[in-house]
Amino acid sequence: MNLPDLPALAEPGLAARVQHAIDHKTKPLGALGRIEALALQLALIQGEEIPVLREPQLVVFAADHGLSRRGVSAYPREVTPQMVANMLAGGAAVSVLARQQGLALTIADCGVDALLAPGAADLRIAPGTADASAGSAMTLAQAQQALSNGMALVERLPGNALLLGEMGIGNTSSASLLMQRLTGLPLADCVGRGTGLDDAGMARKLAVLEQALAVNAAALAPLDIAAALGGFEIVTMAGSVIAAAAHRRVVVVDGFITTAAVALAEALRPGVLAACVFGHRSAEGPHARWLQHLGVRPLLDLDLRLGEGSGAALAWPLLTAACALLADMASFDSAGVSNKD
Ligand SMILES: Cc1cc2ncn([C@H]3O[C@H](COP(=O)(O)O)[C@@H](O)[C@H]3O)c2cc1C
Ligand SMILES: O=C(O)c1cccnc1
Repeated sequence: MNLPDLPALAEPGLAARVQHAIDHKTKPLGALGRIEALALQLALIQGEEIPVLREPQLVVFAADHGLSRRGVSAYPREVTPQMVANMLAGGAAVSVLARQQGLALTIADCGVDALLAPGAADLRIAPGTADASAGSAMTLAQAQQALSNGMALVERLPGNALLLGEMGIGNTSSASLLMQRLTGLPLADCVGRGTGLDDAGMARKLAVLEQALAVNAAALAPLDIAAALGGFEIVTMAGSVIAAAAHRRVVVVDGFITTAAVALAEALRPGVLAACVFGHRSAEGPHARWLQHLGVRPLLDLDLRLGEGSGAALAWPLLTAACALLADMASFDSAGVSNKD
């Protein structure tokens, strides 16, 4: 599998020059807090002293999951194509937020069973994965195809920012399996309530996921893990993350499931994390732990547990604000304001 090389983000001198510019803006040193760190990160991703965000693209990667027939979600499998239709018709949370924030919205069909409406980008591999509790969710060839589909999608999209979203009933299960295999944490620490399972549902989900890990025990290398435990939308998204990082595009991560795609991308191509801004901490139980494990801090903490890209869209104005402040704030010198001694 040919994955692109990543650019070196630690260009000598650039970080120091940008930090110097930030430190000489008209404010007490460090007073814009994490927005300053965000501005610096955006500058390093783009390799520019003054980063500019152009034509942001929010992509909802959608697919069905074999596991969704095993009672691991509070909602039925049919919701996936129904919500894709709702997204295309403009009525989903992500549709509203994308419109409101001026984000171009693409719905990518990576393998939805019985798609109801035209208008989705066709990255379809099969009508849903196989049941991961009974064997591999997909073949190695399908995983490779998903990665190349995701990379090709980024090549076709304009702009320099990719916001991640997803739709797929059962996909918190796939994300939990990936978290367990990629981090080595106990399964119980990797599983949450998804769309709102009650205690009995949680016990069922845990038992099914135990089975999935056991039957896929031999999958230990990143690509094997992707095939065994992934969903078509998650692996396709991982391909898009790798291509975006290779092209110095900013990646805005949403919740638990998009974090799974990023963690998988990082396992396949170490270094992509540097291109990722984590939009929010999801209320999905294990998300905080995974973010900690990856050593990243999300921008927002709003108790969201929706997915779709909603948290990435809500975080977006902070990125544009960071760029505007770096570009337009006066310095102590230019404004004639006295700096501290
Ligand atoms: C109406 C509806 C809209 C959604 N939008 C996103 N999700 C979210 O819930 C699903 C994951 O949770 P689980 O693993 O428990 O199925 C994904 O489709 C995710 O995007 C939704 C779920 C529902 C029911
Ligand atoms: O954090 C997420 O991405 C999430 C959580 C619950 C359900 N769907 C998505």
